[in-house]
Amino acid sequence: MTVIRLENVSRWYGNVVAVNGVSMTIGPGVTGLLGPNGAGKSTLIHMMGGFLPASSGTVTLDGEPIWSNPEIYRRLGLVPEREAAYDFLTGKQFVLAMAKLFKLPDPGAATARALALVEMEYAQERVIGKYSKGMKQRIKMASALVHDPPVLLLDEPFNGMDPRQRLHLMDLIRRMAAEGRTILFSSHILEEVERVAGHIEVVVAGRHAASGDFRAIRRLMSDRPHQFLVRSTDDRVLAAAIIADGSARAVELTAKGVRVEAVDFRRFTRLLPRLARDSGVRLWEVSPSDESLESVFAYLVAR
Ligand SMILES: Nc1ncnc2c1ncn2[C@@H]1O[C@H](COP(=O)(O)OP(=O)(O)OP(=O)(O)O)[C@@H](O)[C@H]1O
Repeated sequence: MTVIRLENVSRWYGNVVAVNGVSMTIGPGVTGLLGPNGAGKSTLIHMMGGFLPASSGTVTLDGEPIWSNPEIYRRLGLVPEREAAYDFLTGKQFVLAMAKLFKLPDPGAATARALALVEMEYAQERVIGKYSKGMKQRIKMASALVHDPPVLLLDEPFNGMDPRQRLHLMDLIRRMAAEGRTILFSSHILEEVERVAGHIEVVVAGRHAASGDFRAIRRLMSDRPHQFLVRSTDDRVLAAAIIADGSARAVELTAKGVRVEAVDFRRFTRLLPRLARDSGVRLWEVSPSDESLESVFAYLVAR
């Protein structure tokens, strides 16, 4: 079994703390690393891939330290977020170059196997500069898989892909995992993660915020208090009715309308029309005011 373990890992760049005391264990199957931009996902992936040392704490693969350990590098494949820079090479030349860098006994055979794995044989003689986003992603995967590592780390692999390319890549990731690999991919989109990952690790502002299967993470996100802005024919009367009912954690009368922080999202959305009717108030608008992903993540960290 191939397991990556992070124990109390921190990483800072000068005085920027990118990763702060993170502990997690990544086992076989697909794990999604979910978090908003700047959460520290790339930094974590680079530490797991042996590209970057931790400032403190330990990052190990099956108990062996990853940093500065060439034997371990042979067991890791990393697909970075940035686009392949070798646009003048054909797909095949690029993957073959990686096979030679790894000093594989039969680089030609390893290249053919990796190209077949990602279904890129048909385009292997074309230069990478002419590839679509999805094809570039797949050729990067082939180069990361050429030495047949049991671990594959993918940084934001779905970025910029159209829905068809996305489905194709999801399928490929599932297939790689079904072959017994340990796969971790990062994303800032919950829907993307929940469709492929059996397990999700959430990071926010450098900290580990939550982990579990997608149902657990979904529940955490929809159970959080929700904020609404309600506009009506008489905000003052409506605010009084909501306060009297006791189903809101906070009610504030503002120039824009009544700002309500509901404890139970579903109950509140059912209750509000009845409260309005009973108090003779007509609702004009009910809009969620904190639906940004950042606010959802902020809630998870503050729990
Ligand atoms: N080389 C660097 N020098 C200084 N600060 C850095 C460096 N790399 C990352 N950071 C900072 O560390 C924090 C985490 O960045 P990181 O790229 O790991 O996050 P991320 O979750 O991958 O975000 P994104 O999805 O935007 O790439 C950010 O505040 C970022 O500005």
